[in-house]
Amino acid sequence: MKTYVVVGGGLGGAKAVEELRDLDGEARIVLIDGEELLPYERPPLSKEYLLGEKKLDEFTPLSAGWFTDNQVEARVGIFATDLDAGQQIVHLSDGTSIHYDGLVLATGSRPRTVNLPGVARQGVQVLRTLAESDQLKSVLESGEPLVIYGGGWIGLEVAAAARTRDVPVTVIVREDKVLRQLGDEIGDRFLAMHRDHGVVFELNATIASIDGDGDSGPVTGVTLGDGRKVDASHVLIAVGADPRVELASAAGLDIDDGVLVDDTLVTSDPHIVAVGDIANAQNTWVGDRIRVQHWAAALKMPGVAARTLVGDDAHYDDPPYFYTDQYDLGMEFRGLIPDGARLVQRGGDDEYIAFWLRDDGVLRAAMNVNVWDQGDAIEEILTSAKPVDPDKLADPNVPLGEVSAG
Ligand SMILES: NC(=O)c1ccc[n+]([C@@H]2O[C@H](COP(=O)([O-])OP(=O)(O)OC[C@H]3O[C@@H](n4cnc5c(N)ncnc54)[C@H](O)[C@@H]3O)[C@@H](O)[C@H]2O)c1
Repeated sequence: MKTYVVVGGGLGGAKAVEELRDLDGEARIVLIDGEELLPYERPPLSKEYLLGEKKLDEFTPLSAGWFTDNQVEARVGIFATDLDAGQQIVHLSDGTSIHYDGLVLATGSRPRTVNLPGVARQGVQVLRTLAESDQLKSVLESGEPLVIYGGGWIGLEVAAAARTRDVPVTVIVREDKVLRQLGDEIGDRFLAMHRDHGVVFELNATIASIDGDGDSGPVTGVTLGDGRKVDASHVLIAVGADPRVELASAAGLDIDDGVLVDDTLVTSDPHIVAVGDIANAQNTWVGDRIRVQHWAAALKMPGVAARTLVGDDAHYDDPPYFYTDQYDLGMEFRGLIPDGARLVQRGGDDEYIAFWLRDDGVLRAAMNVNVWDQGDAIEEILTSAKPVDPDKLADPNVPLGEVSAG
């Protein structure tokens, strides 16, 4: 009987134990996570859960009953403290250790912090865990002004949730753009949408200090790099996240912006695979290595990784995918925008699909905004790698199945 250990209990860890149990009905399977909760998904923490529209059990992929029925051990509240790849042993914070035949690293990422005067004051927080979302939920309920540092996904999703609750919000962004992953034009549309909802932006701005009474009193505001002050009772730091590679590093695995894996998701050690935020994976669709810190990677990579561990032939070659909900806007994004891409739009201001074409006319990225029935067709064009006709693509009367060039 084999033993498989999965370290990390986010969506990636949950999917990994599920897939492993499907593939091997006999194996001992153990999930380790430092947080004292069964795995939960993170997207709702900055959206529906924050707004009280979704409960934890609605985004818990595997129930306690599933673990019992499937004889998978969930060792939650326990950290993996060391990984001895030579001996194939993982050491745990409760003093025990487990010998494994195969190990899945799904340790995710941790929010970056900033080294600022006042960052330790009461009222300053990051957002990654359920407890941190609960803390932010009470900020939204208080109605007190919130400063958000960072114009990325967490920053703007939380800004939308806060404005939905009429909380005064100032977003401070180091650059002159938000959501840079979407390119300038689309980023500017998001900026305009947030301004329409009353979010105040300080662009090309930094926080010099987080202020309050005395050295350690609660937050009363922030001082910007140019000396101006912004009032706030709470500050959310949302300046990105870094992969948690300590265990991988302890095991001597190859690391470079995450754990290096090939397209079967195996690391430099044949008994260890890596999935989700920490995996810097060779992806045949991308044609390069890519590390994706989005929900879909945690959802899809474990299927490949589990098959690799049991000796099947499986490859990860999906175009990157993510989604967001902000106010009345819901969107899905697929692919990667190449440098110098041509942007083609199909549809109007509120419901549209944006397409990004490479020089040779091949579609490399697409974003459907408030359009929900075209995902499969978009995926098909993206994976076909055939040139498309931009005029047909822009014409909503031409079905997406008929947009190829020539
Ligand atoms: N809908 C989604 O897919 C979704 C939602 C939430 C979070 N996430 C993921 O969670 C992770 C964390 O989200 P996030 O919003 O913190 O990161 P992000 O990478 O989306 O945005 C980071 C922001 O912080 C700024 N920044 C970076 N370093 C800074 C510094 N030293 N000082 C000031 N500003 C700085 C960047 O310019 C950017 O505006 C990301 O990987 C993100 O993709 C995804």
